[in-house]
Amino acid sequence: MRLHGEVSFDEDEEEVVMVPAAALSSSPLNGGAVPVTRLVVGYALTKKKVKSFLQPKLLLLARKKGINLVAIDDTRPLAEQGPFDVILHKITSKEWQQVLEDYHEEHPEVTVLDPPNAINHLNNRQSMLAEVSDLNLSSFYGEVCTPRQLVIMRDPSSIPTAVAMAGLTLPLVAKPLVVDGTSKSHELSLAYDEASLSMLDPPLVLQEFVNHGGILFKVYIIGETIQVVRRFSLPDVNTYDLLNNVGVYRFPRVSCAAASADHADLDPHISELPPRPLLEKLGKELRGRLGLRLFNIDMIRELGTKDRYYIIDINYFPGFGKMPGYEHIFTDFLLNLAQSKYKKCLSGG
Ligand SMILES: Nc1ncnc2c1ncn2[C@@H]1O[C@H](COP(=O)(O)OP(=O)(O)OP(=O)(O)O)[C@@H](O)[C@H]1O
Ligand SMILES: O=P(O)(O)O[C@H]1[C@H](O)[C@@H](O)[C@H](OP(=O)(O)O)[C@@H](OP(=O)(O)O)[C@H]1O
Ligand SMILES: [Mg+2]
Ligand SMILES: [Mg+2]
Repeated sequence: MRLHGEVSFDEDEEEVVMVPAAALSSSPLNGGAVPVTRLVVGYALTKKKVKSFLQPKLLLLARKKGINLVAIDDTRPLAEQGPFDVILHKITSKEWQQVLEDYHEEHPEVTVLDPPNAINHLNNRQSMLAEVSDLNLSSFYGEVCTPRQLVIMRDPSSIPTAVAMAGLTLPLVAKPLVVDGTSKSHELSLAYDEASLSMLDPPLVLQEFVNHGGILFKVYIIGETIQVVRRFSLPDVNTYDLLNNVGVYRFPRVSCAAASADHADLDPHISELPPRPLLEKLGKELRGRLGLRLFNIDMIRELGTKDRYYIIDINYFPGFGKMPGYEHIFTDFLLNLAQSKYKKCLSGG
């Protein structure tokens, strides 16, 4: 790693001072002027993501903590930019992924958050949930599973038969198969009857709708930190709705910040957060299995159960800007990364 220094925190001021290794060996930390080294974090993000993530409060705190956030210019070779300690990115094009992989081969000392091949797993709604299916968390205060789902690649007219053969129960949520950061990939719909399934537009995933009291838990993972918030979600569907609704209903993005349900007056059976040990175990398992450090999980609790949870969506580098206190969590995460790399260097690892 480029950084040859120790990261130390001044808890009151939230300042960080990085002391080069040479200085550490000759002078005590508490005496004289301490040279300040910066942690350089390059970022390659869409304009939308820059706006939502790089908010002034994050930029300010990062500067205070000695973290230099630098925009990567995608019209220039990466090797001519930097040097970087960390690269943060959310660009899904194949070209960018190749650029990043080539760069990482040349510069293994740079931490790439996260590896493109691991991110690709989340860019498809079928592979995204595959790791969850094998989890066995029943001893951790709950059961975690995924709704039954079917992938349809083409030919809308074949959907009603395919659904009947797979034995899926209506209503079904239809979701575009590929998630690529475009608003189109978030255009979802709810199909109430079998006949109208042929109006859908493949490639898509058809997922059984699970009643959950209209509340969703968004579990944010930033390295080892886990934070959960409540959001309003789609309302339950009852037998009356099923009998009286036909067709396909497109629905807007319901899981946005405006729909935070953290301060709403809700039935405690519905609003109670999933148990902490379950979330800790889930976060740890998925971090390892997915090989990712920055993501969130959308979880719902089946209505009428105390501990049966469904994971319905996992997002890479989601809207962290909506997560309370994200500026502290994110900057600490970056500094911890630097510190563990430095320790590893010192121990010769
Ligand atoms: N199987 C399901 N059962 C019940 N509700 C669901 C189901 N799937 C999705 N929903 C509802 O639809 C919303 C959007 O679905 P999903 O999270 O899969 O879409 P997305 O576009 O990937 O969302 P995000 O903005 O979080 O990336 C969920 O937040 C939830 O409210
Ligand atoms: O934080 P939650 O509620 O999960 O929603 C996020 C989505 O899951 C992400 O996919 C969005 O990012 P992209 O638009 O870069 O895919 C992300 O966009 P944002 O970072 O611009 O807010 C969010 O909409
Ligand atoms: Mg979601
Ligand atoms: Mg999503």
